[in-house]
Amino acid sequence: MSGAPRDAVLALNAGSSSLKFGVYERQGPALWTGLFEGLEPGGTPSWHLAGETARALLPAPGQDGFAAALDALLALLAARGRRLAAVAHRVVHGGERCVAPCVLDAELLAYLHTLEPLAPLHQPHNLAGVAAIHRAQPALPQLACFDTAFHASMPEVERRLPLPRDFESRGLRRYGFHGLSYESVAGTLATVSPRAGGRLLMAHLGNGASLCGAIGGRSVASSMGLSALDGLMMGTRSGALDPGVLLYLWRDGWTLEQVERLLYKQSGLLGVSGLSADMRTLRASAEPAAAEAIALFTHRLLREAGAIVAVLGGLELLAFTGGIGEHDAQLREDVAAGLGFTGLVLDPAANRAAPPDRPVPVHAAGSAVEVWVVPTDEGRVAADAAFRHLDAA
Ligand SMILES: Nc1ncnc2c1ncn2[C@@H]1O[C@H](COP(=O)(O)OP(=O)(O)O)[C@@H](O)[C@H]1O
Ligand SMILES: CC(=O)OP(=O)(O)O
Ligand SMILES: [Mg+2]
Repeated sequence: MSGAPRDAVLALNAGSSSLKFGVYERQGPALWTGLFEGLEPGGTPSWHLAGETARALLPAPGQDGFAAALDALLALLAARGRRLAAVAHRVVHGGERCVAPCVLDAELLAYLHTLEPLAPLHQPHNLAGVAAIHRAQPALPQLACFDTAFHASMPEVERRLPLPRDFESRGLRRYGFHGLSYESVAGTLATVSPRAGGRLLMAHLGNGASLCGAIGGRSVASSMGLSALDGLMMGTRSGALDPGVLLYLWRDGWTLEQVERLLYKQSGLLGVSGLSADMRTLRASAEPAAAEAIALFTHRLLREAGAIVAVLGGLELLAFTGGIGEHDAQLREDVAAGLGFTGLVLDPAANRAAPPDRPVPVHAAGSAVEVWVVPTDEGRVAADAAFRHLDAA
């Protein structure tokens, strides 16, 4: 390799035990994407990476998993003639203050730590990723890109909780999440459909799942609220729940930790099926409970979709994304059938044949509503923010 190394940005999505990453140049899809798993103390690290040098990247047993993963990535980049210019982190909660990507410094980090109770399953791990990078490469610029930021455009009535007013000053408001994904999908749609500026319903259906209503490419409604628990039924999260259930459990002697575990880790597809949080496993199962879990997932998705269509005042384009949204043709068919009252008609053959790597329309000719399957790229959105920052600096 000759010449100066080319700048690259590392986009990170740090979870409790895993580190999802993408390495991006200024244009185009990720050069490499991958996933380190088992990084928790005492865990068994494993990794998945597109590319032939993957074997060299395995952190040695006993090494700090995050640091080892980072070392390995830096080595890979250098070997391929790229210089890491910045790291862009997905941080789920930006609170009231962070409504655009922000450069991470000690003061911002301190603020973001105060939001941990609002996203206990995500925020501490996102910030641990920041600390790990800082330990390994203190001079490397780091940016935080917030899941909540895309929803800062939601009107007041969508953001307010129907609680006494003074709760609002404590940050108890609806924020919405999956904003990097919605920004990615809305951006892609704007390049392929003139309808993208109209009344748009986006469904991010992965392990976490939510809906976003947008007009003019800006969020006006989210099924997620204060926390990433609200709205849709998810892989292991309940989604919206009658608050009376919580009162019942507390009266029955459940502790805070037990209730938190129940709502975040033991409910949703996993809890209802008793089998798995993974949609593929449930689709392949002959157990009646698997079919019941999928039926409930679909039903609750339709209910929330209907609510957002009402808030939008109609529907011009429906987009599916996330692991389930991009791959589960049956789910798309069932949701489309349920939304038939909007004039939406699916093209079943196009829906079944939708490829996983590019945006495709799957509605029938004459459908009143366009339906698209759109691969999301949250890392690209974060990396773009980092390149903009580098250019401005
Ligand atoms: N071919 C498929 N059919 C149905 N569901 C799928 C398929 N591929 C992946 N999924 C589902 O996608 C979900 C994970 O989505 P993903 O967006 O990758 O999650 P994460 O939130 O971890 O980023 C899992 O429930 C998985 O079963
Ligand atoms: C906010 C959220 O639910 O994120 P994820 O889908 O990554 O769990
Ligand atoms: Mg996700």
